[in-house]
Amino acid sequence: MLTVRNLSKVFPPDIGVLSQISFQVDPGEFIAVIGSSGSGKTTLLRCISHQEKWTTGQLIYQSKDITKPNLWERFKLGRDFAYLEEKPVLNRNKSAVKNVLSGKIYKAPLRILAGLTSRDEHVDSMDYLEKVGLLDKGERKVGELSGGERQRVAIAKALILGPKVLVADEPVSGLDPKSTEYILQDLKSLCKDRNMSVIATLHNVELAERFATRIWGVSEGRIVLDIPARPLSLKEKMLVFGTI
Ligand SMILES: Nc1ncnc2c1ncn2[C@@H]1O[C@H](COP(=O)(O)OP(=O)(O)OP(=O)(O)O)[C@@H](O)[C@H]1O
Repeated sequence: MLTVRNLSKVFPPDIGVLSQISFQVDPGEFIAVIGSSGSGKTTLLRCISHQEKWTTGQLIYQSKDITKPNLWERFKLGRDFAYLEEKPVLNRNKSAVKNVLSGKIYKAPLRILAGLTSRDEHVDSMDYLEKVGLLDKGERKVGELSGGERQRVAIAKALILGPKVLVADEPVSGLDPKSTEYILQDLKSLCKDRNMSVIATLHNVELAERFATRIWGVSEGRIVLDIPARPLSLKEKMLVFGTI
């Protein structure tokens, strides 16, 4: 579904962060990206989700080369790829349901911006909150929710457009074990039930081994390990982290 060839990223003036990265992602995969701090994981995710311009590389999506997307392709990429940043921006003074609905900006931009939302859309938004186990908190202001609950609101917001690929940077950072399990289980089910692909950085290797279907190990701006998820050997951990 998604093929990337020789992706490199150099920040000005001459900071090479990613080098010659190539991979293919199939529908329904849950890819956990692991690696030391500063190895390039966030930059890789930002490039995959088009938050960051590529220095070089070729992008093939649904059998079409869209390395240089035209306006329509850009729109499609914005709709099909959802990016969940480490600290998602939510409006703390608005309800969870309104925050989720604001994710629909690509579908009905003028109406959402004007705050005109139909009853159907409200129900739709509640459906997504239900998917992440927050149906009972839909009308609560986001500022009154816990960190884990806010993260789940952000996931529901990312899902409302029906993305084909969800790119998530540290979706469980700073969360307690129960919320962590809940969110990762959620993402795993979305891959399985909706054939969505998830690419997520995880600091905890054990979580990557347990929840993902595939693991990428990033070191010094390269994918040095690409395997079906399973417990990593000491040698593999050394390859990714240098020392452990
Ligand atoms: N906009 C930028 N300009 C210059 N250098 C950058 C920029 N963004 C990232 N870098 C550099 O790229 C390298 C990789 O950063 P990145 O955030 O991708 O690493 P990471 O693996 O996600 O780290 P962490 O696990 O600590 O979040 C770092 O050395 C960082 O300083």
